[in-house]
Amino acid sequence: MTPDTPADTFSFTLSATDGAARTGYVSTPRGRIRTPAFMPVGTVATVKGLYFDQVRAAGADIVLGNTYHLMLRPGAERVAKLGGLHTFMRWDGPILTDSGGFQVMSLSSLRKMSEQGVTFRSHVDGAYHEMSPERSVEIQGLLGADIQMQLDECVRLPCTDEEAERAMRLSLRWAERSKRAFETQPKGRAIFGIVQGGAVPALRVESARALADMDFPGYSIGGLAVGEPQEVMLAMIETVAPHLPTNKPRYLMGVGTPDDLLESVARGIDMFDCVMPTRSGRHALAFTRFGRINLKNARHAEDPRPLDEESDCPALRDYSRAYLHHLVRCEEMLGAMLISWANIHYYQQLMAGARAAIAAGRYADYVAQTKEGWARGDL
Ligand SMILES: CNc1nc2c(CC[C@H]3O[C@@H](OC)[C@@H]4OC(C)(C)O[C@@H]43)c3nc(N)[nH]c(=O)c3cc2[nH]1
Repeated sequence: MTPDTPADTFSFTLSATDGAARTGYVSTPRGRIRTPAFMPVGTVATVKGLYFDQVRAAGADIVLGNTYHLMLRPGAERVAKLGGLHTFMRWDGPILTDSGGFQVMSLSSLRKMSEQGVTFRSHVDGAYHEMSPERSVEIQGLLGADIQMQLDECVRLPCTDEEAERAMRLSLRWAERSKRAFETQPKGRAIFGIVQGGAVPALRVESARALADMDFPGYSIGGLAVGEPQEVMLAMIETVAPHLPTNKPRYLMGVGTPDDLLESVARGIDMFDCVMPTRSGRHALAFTRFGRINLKNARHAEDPRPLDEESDCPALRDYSRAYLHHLVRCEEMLGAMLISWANIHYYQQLMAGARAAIAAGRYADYVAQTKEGWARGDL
């Protein structure tokens, strides 16, 4: 809890802008989130391969929990009985949870969609579950999430305009129901509306305007990072951003690569989540100031240099590429742990640099210099 955050409020403060890029902070009862922010994904109550003190030390102000996975195992009621997600996983900062709709569509089998909600079978034990806007909010409340998501329907791209329109309108009706169900939750928590509409600009604008009229405390842009090219994703952000209130945070769901983050910040995005840093860490791929380094590659076998000797992160500064390559070759878990740690730190440092650059009015230079570093590679 930072001293000047009142006990029970959620708010967003814009400190500076540079073109469409913004920097500021979200205040929650559990502390502030400096924006632009990258939120490490803690799908089943863990940021895979890291201790939470490493996550905090890397600069993360907030982590994500995953409603779909946690409701199946260990169960939302059980997490509540154990004191909620913060106590369960020993993370005392803000937690954001997704509503679970996306995973239901992508992970579960035998699902049936209706106006009421989605019934589906668990991919864990085959049990039947019903996920409605009301139940999703109830689960996120049981988990104790500080920032919650409405239940929505995310269509895969490419899809027909009719399919995008149907899912967008359903998501708007579910936005109303989610927001109403959320009113019983303790003060200081927030629920975000999620903009849908596929890759159809008119649908995206209609969704954004309708959600803005509902006066949510924050807004997610959903339905992207689902297989579309980066230029389609960026075009949709440019379409949507002008129709969202400037004094509320914007969260681009499931994004992305370092390049995606820089380009999306330039278009007005404040918050990101992606499994990329830890998933790549488990696949020997390191993100650094010099671009991507695949530690499976034999060229590292005798390289005594660390990934980045100027970093203040031990995983980037203290271990030779030869050692990381060795761990990866031997499929030692420490390999995945160190590269995941390095990647989480790199993503945090990328956002910290963005915040400083926007505040100094030199974001375009920051992007250009960062990309030059990636292109130069690790000579
Ligand atoms: C990867 N691309 C991507 N992810 C998306 C998500 C979040 C999906 C969740 O599943 C995991 O990502 C695979 C993450 O675990 C947390 C972080 C808990 O949440 C993430 C979305 N969620 C909702 N509700 N609606 C969307 O339109 C949507 C679109 C996305 N595009």
